[in-house]
Amino acid sequence: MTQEFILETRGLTKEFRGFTAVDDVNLRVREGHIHALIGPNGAGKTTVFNLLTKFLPPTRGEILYRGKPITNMRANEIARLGLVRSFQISAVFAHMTAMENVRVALQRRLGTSFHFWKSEKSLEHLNDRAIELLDEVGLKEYADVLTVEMPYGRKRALEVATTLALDPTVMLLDEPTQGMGAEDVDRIVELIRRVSKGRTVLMVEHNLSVVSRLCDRITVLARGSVLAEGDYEAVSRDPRVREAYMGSDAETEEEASA
Ligand SMILES: Nc1ncnc2c1ncn2[C@@H]1O[C@H](COP(=O)(O)OP(=O)(O)OP(=O)(O)O)[C@@H](O)[C@H]1O
Repeated sequence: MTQEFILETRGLTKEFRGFTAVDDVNLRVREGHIHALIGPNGAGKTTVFNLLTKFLPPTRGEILYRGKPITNMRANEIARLGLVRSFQISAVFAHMTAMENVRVALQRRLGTSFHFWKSEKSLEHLNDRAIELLDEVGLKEYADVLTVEMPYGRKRALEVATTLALDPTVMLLDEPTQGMGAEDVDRIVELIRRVSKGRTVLMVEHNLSVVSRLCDRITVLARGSVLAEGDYEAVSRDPRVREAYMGSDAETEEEASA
């Protein structure tokens, strides 16, 4: 084991009443990479994410962060280590403005035991940081807009800003382009590319065109097991991967590159 893998699983297994949803998965995510977890419907991708972020306890196996076991840590401890899941954990509040949502996320990071942000000066500091984060995701002009009134793609960008507020080392992105039109997809791809600088990203993504454009490494899951791993070119050429995708409603490689 070397430190170059920031996140690793060994023999990770999850059974649901005798049904093995995740079966002996050895995942190795290299520091600084954008790593995709792909696979047909029901392959176990979401379950792996739920295991990594402690929404579910594993039946067997180990999870390591920078070489140290984190299998028995709680969700908040994992987040404090810098392993932060976007889109589900950092859901935004519909009736707050974009700015207020980012501020809440920043305050959450400071923790309720710290009250220094209540001083005038630190409030200003929070505002400055919130504006910076909104700017980073291209939402500066939405600062005072209620989240409920923002277009869908912009809401997802706001979720990225609230995730960045937690200062993640590893960002886990759960289908970041789901339900988006082409224009929003392009914007989110650029956004992920930008915010991944100096960070590691692990993402579940169905859109293979997004995966091919963004990801350094891809792990393909099928029926709970790792079917293949490599860069996009290697994985998309693999006959086992092609077969696994046939008959599923996921995009084929041809569709993705069309
Ligand atoms: N809580 C649960 N209880 C029982 N079975 C479950 C549970 N969660 C997931 N499963 C089953 O485990 C398998 C893997 O599901 P999972 O949602 O992880 O797949 P996925 O790859 O994320 O699929 P999709 O691409 O459709 O989101 C599926 O057969 C699913 O029905």
